[in-house]
Amino acid sequence: MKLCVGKDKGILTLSVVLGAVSAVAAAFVSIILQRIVDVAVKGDVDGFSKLIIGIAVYMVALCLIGFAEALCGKVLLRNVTRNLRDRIFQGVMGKTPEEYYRSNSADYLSMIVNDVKLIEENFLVPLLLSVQMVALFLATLAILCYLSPLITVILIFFLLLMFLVPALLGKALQKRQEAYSEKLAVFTAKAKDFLSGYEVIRGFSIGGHILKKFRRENRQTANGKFRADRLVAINESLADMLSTLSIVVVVFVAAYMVLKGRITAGTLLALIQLSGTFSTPVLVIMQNFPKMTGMKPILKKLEQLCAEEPKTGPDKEPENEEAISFDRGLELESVKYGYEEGNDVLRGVDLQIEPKKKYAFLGDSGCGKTTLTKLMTGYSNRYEGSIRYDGREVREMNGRQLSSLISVIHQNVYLFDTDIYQNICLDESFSEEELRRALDRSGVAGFLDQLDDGIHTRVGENGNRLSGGQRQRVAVARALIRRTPILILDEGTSAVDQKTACAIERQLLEEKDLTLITITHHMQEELRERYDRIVDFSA
Ligand SMILES: Nc1ncnc2c1ncn2[C@@H]1O[C@H](COP(=O)(O)OP(=O)(O)OP(=O)(O)O)[C@@H](O)[C@H]1O
Repeated sequence: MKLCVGKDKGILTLSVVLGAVSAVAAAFVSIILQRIVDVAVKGDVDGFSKLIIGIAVYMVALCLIGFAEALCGKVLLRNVTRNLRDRIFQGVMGKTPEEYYRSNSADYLSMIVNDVKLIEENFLVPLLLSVQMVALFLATLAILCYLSPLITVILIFFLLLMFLVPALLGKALQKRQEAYSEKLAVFTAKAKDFLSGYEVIRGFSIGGHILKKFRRENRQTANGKFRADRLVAINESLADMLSTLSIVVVVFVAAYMVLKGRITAGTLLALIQLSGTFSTPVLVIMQNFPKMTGMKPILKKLEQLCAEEPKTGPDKEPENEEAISFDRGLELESVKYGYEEGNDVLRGVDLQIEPKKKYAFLGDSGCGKTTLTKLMTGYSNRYEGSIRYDGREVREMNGRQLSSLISVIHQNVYLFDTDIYQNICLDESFSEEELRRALDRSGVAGFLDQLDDGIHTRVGENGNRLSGGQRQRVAVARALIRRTPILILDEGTSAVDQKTACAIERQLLEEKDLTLITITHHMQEELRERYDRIVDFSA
């Protein structure tokens, strides 16, 4: 609950109050019906015309309250879903890289899209409705007690029967809702995986095979929802049956009371109308209560994510904190690390990286070169040994401090679906000169003329409108413009032709003030001697 309406208590209170007022006003219609029939039976024409004016005023008031209540509810839903999505996104971005990569990105996507939608439909809307129904129920109960205590007792008896049903089904429904949410996350992950693998699917003509897999996942997900819906259907039909039965009994008893002259015809009509609105709120609460309790596991999961103290991100990292220097260098001492416990990828690495020198990391595939550079950039705090920049341990530094020291150009470049300029600057401001320098040195300047909109050309989803080499040059420009003292090139020119790769690498090696670490499988012979040190990790 706190997760949903933390900041919106005011609007929640207003929605609840307006909902209650509108429900009480709606219950009052039974008294109006009673008066109309009794005045008509008595043949009181004067009283009849007065009633018409009263009814007109009542209808206008009912309409205005109903509108205000509906509007408030919509504002509440907009605010809550918006804040919830913000908080989930912030929670995900606040994870350390190690934690972030433990889950599939589609799981996060599913939380932001599917779980928030489930919370809106199965928790917030039912919650508002239930509050309104409680008010309607209490108002109806009060009028019923006033008109006929006997009918009230009969209705309460049916009410207790109606409460038994959701109490019996609630736990089972909760389990099925949870299973459905998990299935939905898996389905989203699979669908994302298939769509991202479009090129592979097409290239290897495995469309039929993938379609089968998709259908299987889709069927299982739809069945998961159906299993939960089946219980909802049982719940709803039992409740409907009890509600109808209660009205039949009430009409029967009330008609008998009219026969005996204990109540008027107007009261009979009011009682029939009230017995409908007496069971309706209970019915609605019964249908919605299991939905709300079924959301508990999802709310708990999101609460945990949102409650976690962000470990990185803008809230954690003040803008004006002390910058970390890189004058003495980077020292790695007995660094040990494994992604899984008991399975070390790095087993005691000692290394000294001096400022402004150029290093090449070589070694067999899978020997841990990338893992070592990931630790240098704050991927995990679980490493043993020490990694120190000018004597300052990496695990004591935050993301902003680290990214002011070090940039990485990865083998798999990620470009946002915006233009080249924004992919290079990433919302930071740089001078014309800084931009020009980065464009020239990365080689981006060389292909901008071929594009219709130059630097403002949109790159498409993950840069698919650019060639692999162009994407990599944009990534090089993105790293160079920041002028961090250290640059890691992790197979960062593997998508460009040998001549261009060589040119980019040579350019970087010529940057006198730059400390360069290149991870490569194919050391260009002509560049080998330009490196100050070749570190071979296979040894
Ligand atoms: N996120 C991860 N979770 C679990 N294991 C991982 C993860 N990333 C890498 N590994 C494993 O760690 C080992 C070292 O991987 P790493 O990427 O550091 O090697 P590398 O030397 O850079 O290889 P390459 O030259 O092929 O890029 C590999 O066995 C790999 O399977």
